[in-house]
Formats: sequence, C-alpha cells, structure tokens
Amino acid sequence: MIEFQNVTKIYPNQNRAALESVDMTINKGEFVFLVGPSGSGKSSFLRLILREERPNDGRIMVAGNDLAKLTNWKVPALRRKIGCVFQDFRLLPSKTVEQNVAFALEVIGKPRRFIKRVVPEVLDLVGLEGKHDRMPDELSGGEQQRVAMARAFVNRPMILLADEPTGNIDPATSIGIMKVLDRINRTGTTVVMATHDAAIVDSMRKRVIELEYGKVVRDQNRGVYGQNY
Ligand SMILES: Nc1ncnc2c1ncn2[C@@H]1O[C@H](COP(=O)(O)OP(=O)(O)OP(=O)(O)O)[C@@H](O)[C@H]1O
Repeated sequence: MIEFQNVTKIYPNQNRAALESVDMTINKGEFVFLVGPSGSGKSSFLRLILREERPNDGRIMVAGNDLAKLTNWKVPALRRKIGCVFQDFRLLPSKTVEQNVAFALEVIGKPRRFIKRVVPEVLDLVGLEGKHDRMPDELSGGEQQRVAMARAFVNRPMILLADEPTGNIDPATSIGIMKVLDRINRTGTTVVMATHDAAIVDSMRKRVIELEYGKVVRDQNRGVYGQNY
C-alpha cells in the first residue's frame, strides 16, 4: 500500500536530511505508529505520501502509484484515496458538524442523495449521534477530533494519515479517539499515525516505526513507544 525505497528528503538550504535512505513497506490494512523525537522526520514522511513534498532520491509507491511518475493532474485523485487528521482538527468554524463532513463530499462532486445517506452513517461510526447540528465551538476537543475523523473517512479512503491526533486532547478522551481510529482500521483502511503519546502506543501494541535524525532505527511488530522523547 505504501512503499519507500531508499528515500532521502533534504529541504532547500538545509544541510541535514529530514529523511535519509528510508526503506519500508506498509501493507494494506496495517496500523502503524510513527514515533521519534521532534524533528526526526515523521511529518515529512506523511507529507511525502501525500506528494506535498517530493524526495531528492529514492522511490515512493502509494496505492499502486509511483509518485515520481504521477502527473500533477492525477495528484487530487491520489489524495482522495488518503484521509488526513491533524492535531489542530482544522474544521470549518462556520459550518455545523454535519456540514463539515458533507463538505468533503460536495467538493469532490458526490450527489446530494448519496451525501444525505452516508454522512449520518459516518457520524454514528465516530460516536457523534445527536450532535449533527452543533457548531465546532460548541464541541469539546475530543468531539471536534471525531468530526475531523468523520470528514477524513467519509469518502472511505484506502489510507488514513494522522499527525498527532491526540496532541491537543486529554488522556481519557484520547482513548475514545483511538477506538475510532481502530474501528476505521478494522474496515480495511491502512492507518499511519505519527505520535508522541507513549501511553497510547503502549496500550495498543501495533507496529511501531521509530525515526531518529531521519533514519528508521526500529521497526517492531506489536511494539511499544520506547524511550521518552
Ligand atoms: N519546510 C521545511 N523547510 C526546511 N526544513 C524543514 C521543513 N520541514 C521540516 N524541516 C526539517 O526537517 C526535519 C524533520 O522535520 P519533521 O517536521 O518531519 O519532523 P517531525 O518528526 O514531524 O517533528 P515533530 O515531532 O516536532 O512534529 C527537521 O530538522 C525540520 O527542521
């Protein structure tokens, strides 16, 4: 599903590589935690998968596409296969919960009938039944992140990328967020989550890939967070 072959990324005017000779394969349906100190390359890894950045060297395959060969006009189609969730939720403040999720389908031209049917289904999946008409500022942080997950998943992407999704959420609420990500993963969606949340990684025992100075220093099945960063 995601394959990095000897990938190196050096940002302009930087003398150190953000990612250096990274080789890894993430298979369909896997749940992977990406851990490592601040600046170790986790966000760069996610941005390369989205083709928001391009590598200086190596090859990246995502959902059967060689990203170097993908023409610019095909990039939106690639990104439609990839849902994203961020630490800061990124909801539209003037739209309701339901409208925020529906909007993700409207912009890709889905019919209204379809939108009316699938939006309530996905809001149930993330545990937001009864909150469809709330505005984002009437929700807790955990609920806002559930909206963001519903929006990322409503199009049933093959891959879900999460960049510190529990970073702004208290530990008790984070458990609920992880249950939703686990539920999404069980539908067959590949999940890659960058995190500094040791308690979450240790409790879920999924594959853990650790980066340090842009290199993979650990790749462990049913892994733990490891040392504290
Ligand atoms: N747009 C950019 N321009 C220049 N350097 C960058 C850019 N983005 C990231 N870097 C550098 O690349 C390295 C890796 O950064 P990256 O954001 O991928 O790390 P990270 O592991 O996600 O960190 P954090 O845990 O703090 O989010 C760092 O040295 C960072 O300063």
